[in-house]
Amino acid sequence: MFNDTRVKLQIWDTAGQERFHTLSTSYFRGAQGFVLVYDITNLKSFQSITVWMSDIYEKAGDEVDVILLGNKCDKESERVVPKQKGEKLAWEYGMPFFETSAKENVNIEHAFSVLTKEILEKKSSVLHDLDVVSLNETKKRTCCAF
Ligand SMILES: Nc1nc2c(ncn2[C@@H]2O[C@H](COP(=O)(O)OP(=O)(O)OP(=O)(O)O)[C@@H](O)[C@H]2O)c(=O)[nH]1
Repeated sequence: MFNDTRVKLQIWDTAGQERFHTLSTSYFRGAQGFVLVYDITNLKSFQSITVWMSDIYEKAGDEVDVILLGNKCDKESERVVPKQKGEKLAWEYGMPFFETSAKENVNIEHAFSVLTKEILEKKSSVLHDLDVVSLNETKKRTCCAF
């Protein structure tokens, strides 16, 4: 529930396809938000985030909401990506960032709440813009009738 609005999330997992970088465009088309996840114990997964960001911008547009997660934060002794690196990258793209642990349920719910909130806020501002457009259109039609 967000401000008395019941929200149903439909979440698509890439289920391994991302390894071959052959994600179908249907993953991008129509999506309102993206959760980009790297593994803090795997440098390559962190390095590929920028590639995924260009893909998202290219295929889904730059208006969609994206959050960045550094997962497996329970494996501190195996960490190779410092938290500050994740924070810096997220800051550069202007997106929220959290370190998470799916295993120990750290920050997972919070991360999805933040993304959902951003999507809802964007939606309401788009609806507001549509109102403005429809008012202008009415004006135009009145004008053309004369
Ligand atoms: N320690 C730890 N292990 C995790 C965590 N999240 C996932 N794993 C483990 O990492 C491995 C890969 O997890 P998956 O959820 O299959 O990762 P994935 O990238 O979604 O894999 P695909 O669906 O095949 O793309 C599994 O062995 C998980 O148990 C975490 O937060 N901490």
